[in-house]
Amino acid sequence: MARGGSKRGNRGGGNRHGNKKGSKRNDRSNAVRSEPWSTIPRTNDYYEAYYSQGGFMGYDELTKMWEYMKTDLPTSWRFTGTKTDALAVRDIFKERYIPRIAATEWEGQPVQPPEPVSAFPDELTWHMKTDKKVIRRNKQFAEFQKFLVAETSSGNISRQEVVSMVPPHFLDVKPGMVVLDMCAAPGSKSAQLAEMIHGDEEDRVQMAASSNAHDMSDKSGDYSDDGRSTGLLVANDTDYKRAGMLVHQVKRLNFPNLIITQHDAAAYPSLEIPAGPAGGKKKYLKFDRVLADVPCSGDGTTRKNTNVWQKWTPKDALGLHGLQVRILIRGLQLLKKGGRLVYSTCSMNPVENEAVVADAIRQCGGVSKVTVVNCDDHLPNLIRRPGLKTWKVMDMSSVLLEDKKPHMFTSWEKFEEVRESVKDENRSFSRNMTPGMFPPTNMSEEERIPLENCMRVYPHLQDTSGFFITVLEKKEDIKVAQVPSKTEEESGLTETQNGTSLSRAGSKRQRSEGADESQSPKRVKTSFTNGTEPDIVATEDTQTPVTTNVDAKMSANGAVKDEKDTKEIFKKLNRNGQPAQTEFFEYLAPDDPTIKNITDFFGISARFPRNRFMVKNKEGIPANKIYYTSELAKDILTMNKDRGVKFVHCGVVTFMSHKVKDTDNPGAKWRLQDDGIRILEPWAAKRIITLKSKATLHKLLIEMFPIMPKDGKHKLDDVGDQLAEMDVGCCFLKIEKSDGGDSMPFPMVLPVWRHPGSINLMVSNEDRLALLLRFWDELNPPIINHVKDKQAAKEAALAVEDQETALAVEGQEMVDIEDK
Ligand SMILES: C[S@@+](CC[C@H](N)C(=O)[O-])C[C@H]1O[C@@H](n2cnc3c(N)ncnc32)[C@H](O)[C@@H]1O
Repeated sequence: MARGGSKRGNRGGGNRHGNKKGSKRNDRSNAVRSEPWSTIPRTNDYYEAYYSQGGFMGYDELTKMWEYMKTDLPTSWRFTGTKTDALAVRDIFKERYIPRIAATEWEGQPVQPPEPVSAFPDELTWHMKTDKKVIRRNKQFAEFQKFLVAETSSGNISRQEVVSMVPPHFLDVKPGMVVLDMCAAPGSKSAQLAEMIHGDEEDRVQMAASSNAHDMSDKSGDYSDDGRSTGLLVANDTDYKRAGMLVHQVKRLNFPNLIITQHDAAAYPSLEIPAGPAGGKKKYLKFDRVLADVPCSGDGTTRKNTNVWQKWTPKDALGLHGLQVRILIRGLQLLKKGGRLVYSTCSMNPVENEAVVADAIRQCGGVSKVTVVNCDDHLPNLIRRPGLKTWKVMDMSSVLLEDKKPHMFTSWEKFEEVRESVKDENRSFSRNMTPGMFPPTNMSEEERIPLENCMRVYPHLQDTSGFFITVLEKKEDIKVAQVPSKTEEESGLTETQNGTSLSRAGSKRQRSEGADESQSPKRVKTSFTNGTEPDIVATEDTQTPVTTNVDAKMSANGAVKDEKDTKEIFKKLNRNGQPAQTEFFEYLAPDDPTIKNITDFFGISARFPRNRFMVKNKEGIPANKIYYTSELAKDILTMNKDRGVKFVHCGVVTFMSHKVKDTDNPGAKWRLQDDGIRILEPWAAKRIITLKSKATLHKLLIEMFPIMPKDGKHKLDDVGDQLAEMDVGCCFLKIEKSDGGDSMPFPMVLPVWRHPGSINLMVSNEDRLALLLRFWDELNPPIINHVKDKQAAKEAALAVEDQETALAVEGQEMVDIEDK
């Protein structure tokens, strides 16, 4: 046991504030030095003392770590989307911006251009270490920043911390897999997982669609739905606002195999699925892969959230441990036998990491049921350290001095020491400690949990944040011995003001506020009932196994006991005391007349499923948007919507109603949406326009409503010739990949509207500008709007009897930005 007094020195050693010129970090390159961005003092006695007390790393390495901790984090991002698109956008970035930035100087020194992060394959992840001041003031960086912003909103680039990209890589997700992301907001890892489930689906679908019969299509498991991925991502977060951020983040991927829910992950509901052709007993979904990127104290994010320096206290980790264990156990229950779960935190504290892993494995029945996978062969370029086998647990103690503030910290090696110390009535520390926070002891060689297989990424190893990652494999169905919350409650821990135990207060705080790499951890407000003698001797109870098989059930306090109980639990989980609200949705019948009209108009193959279209308004059709989902997503939504499962998002918009008077064809009154156009296009036989010339695309981008007179004299090359033959309505504009000087690096498909006297590419202004920047290096080019001048446009519209255009002029613009 180690004890320390109040104001301790800087145990981490090294540079206290990290902003002295000439630090080691600044010597690493000849490029412009990075000055700290924030003026917050980068020091905290307790924080530095805890990690300096031995067990983490040697003195020299620790000194290096603190040095890095006190500097700003490099900006990082990854190229996303399907691989071909991502590689093409990456190449444009490399060829255009790297040489320009490399050729510039700042105050007589060369500017350091962005570099690929070697831990990840294919140069898809990059970081930029240059000082933010230089980035803000340098013209070449400014141009590059615009590219970054434009491609981020187009979904080709994702701004994400390097270490945050690691966990999905270790999940080893394949396209046909069913994956649960338990604590998913704001959604950067969900986006990675969605991309993995998608795989090379677009190529597979093209192949399947171009073959003439079902039996020619790809039937290999993962893509057995006519080339479409059969996988599914269920992304969940308990926090309403953060679930909204999650929707925003993943929506731009236009992924029909995605469901977003809002539940407490520790009591995540079992989702009912079809029983199979033979019928019989109810079936519940088990996941091939689970990501538990749990709420944590977040001290690994210190370089980004400099507030950690001011706010770090050992209580944060202690308050979160119980919730983290409960989430991990629930994740393991929901995992298929043989499946993989990745547990991760952006904290370096073993109480939130190795202790959680060990405690959960122990409660699940030991390493014969769940084991820690050795991942040495995976991502070999990612520098990491093995998990800890021993550690100390630190607590702040309130020696009740006059100001009633904590003045001491104490580090414990064994839970038994805690038991002795709490007899000291003048101290209020340790009331929230449980045996599971300590290193496992008394285990035989067979029982030993290989915690060394856990992975620790420290800031100094590759200039990142700190992170903890563990890969678990479920070898057998599990029985949970006991849940930690029960241990705490049974042990008679003192209570907070609102009557819940301290660890519950911690979990409540996380439920309402969240804590992740993008958020600074906040203190848990606790109020101890001083004078109450806590009884922490709960070890025996903790060891007593509860004999129910909880693989599909859970014996937690307030958690899932039985499938029938789920409704009650959902009610309990709703923070306002209101019954859980789910987003309304209704699937349309396969023979719905509107679907028939639309699919006939676009010549959609009979092989494209008609039973997966849904609306989100209670009146059904007339709806103004029609969504599409995958088959499994449909089954889950329909079978669980009356069970109280809180679905907050699902479906990709494929059709949008469009008021148009120039046609009597009911199918023409629906337009294709950029969101869902790629899902439909391979199956369409009508209204397809092929674009081969990049110059024509440029014209369509810089001109809105170019004239297409009835006499056929247009200036739109072969695209104009093809559109001239079309009736009023929406069309698929297929842009082909081409090589050579004026090349198009990847194929695209966009919606284009044929008016009686003009045409218009139906993309948002944002996407229009992003495409012009990506392919022509044009920053803010003037966009000609042929209907801008109201009067002239009205006349033009009348002249060509284009009622639609005239209406658009009244509203200034036809592009429906709101839907983007
Ligand atoms: C570390 S962040 C997750 C970051 C996310 N995986 C990503 O990559 O963007 C933890 C998240 O857990 C959520 N959370 C907190 N308590 C939770 C609970 N009991 N169940 C589910 N989510 C919870 C928080 O709202 C927060 O968004």
